[in-house]
Amino acid sequence: MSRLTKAIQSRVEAGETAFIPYIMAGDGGLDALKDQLLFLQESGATAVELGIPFSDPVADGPVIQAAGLRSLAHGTTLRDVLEAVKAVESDITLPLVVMTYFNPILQLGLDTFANLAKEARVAGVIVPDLPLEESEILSGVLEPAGIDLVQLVSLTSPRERVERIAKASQGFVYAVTVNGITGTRQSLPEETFKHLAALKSVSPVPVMAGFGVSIPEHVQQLSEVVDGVIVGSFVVDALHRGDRDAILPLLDAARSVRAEV
Ligand SMILES: O=P(O)(O)OC[C@@H](O)[C@@H](O)c1c[nH]c2ccccc12
Repeated sequence: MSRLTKAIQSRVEAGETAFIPYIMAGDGGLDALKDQLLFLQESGATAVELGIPFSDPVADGPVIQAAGLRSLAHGTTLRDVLEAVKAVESDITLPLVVMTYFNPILQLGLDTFANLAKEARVAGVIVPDLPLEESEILSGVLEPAGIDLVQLVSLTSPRERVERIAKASQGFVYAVTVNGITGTRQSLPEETFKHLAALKSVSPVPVMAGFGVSIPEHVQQLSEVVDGVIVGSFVVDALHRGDRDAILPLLDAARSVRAEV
């Protein structure tokens, strides 16, 4: 079983909800990365989604976009991030999932990317602009390196497509809970829960729900239908404001006992 799947399942088996914070690598400079990862590890995160800044981030909402611009202003590249991860890897037991658009991977070169990611002990990769139908070009180099290619699924896709994506996804499947861009939200649409339950019932890998998760109540509600949550904008904002303890109530909600799914 993959490291990612194992990390998520062990939380679920312990009666918890898996919790994956997203951070933008290089926001605050890559020198801050080790400290950020250690904080999340010590706070009980299940894994970390590590964003790579990109000049044309089509799916990113304003908070993630601003973080990407700050990171780019530090000159952060995909190669720098992988090298920085390799340098701290021995202190980090959390599985890391690199989230990047496809273009930076192409610029670096597919094989170089896979090799550097392997050396950095990256557990998984998410590429939001690489649809399932085109993903073989990347999975072909990641699979030999033992790295999961996590697929994103939009809940409003036809049922048959949702099922196909879940079956192709490795590590976990990323359920996008709302149409549109990333960002914090007050409440989640009611039909989201029905869609999530349907996805959960056909998915061979754990289901992680992301987009708009920003209060403990969201975590509790989602934990009734899926294996865990991904939280981006709220975490990025808290780290940027220097108020990282603001994340702790969300982590606490994930750790408190949940209903069986
Ligand atoms: O910020 P939110 O609404 O909490 O959603 C997570 C999201 O930011 C993170 O997973 C992400 C960042 N960039 C993306 C691009 C596509 C899909 C997902 C993402």
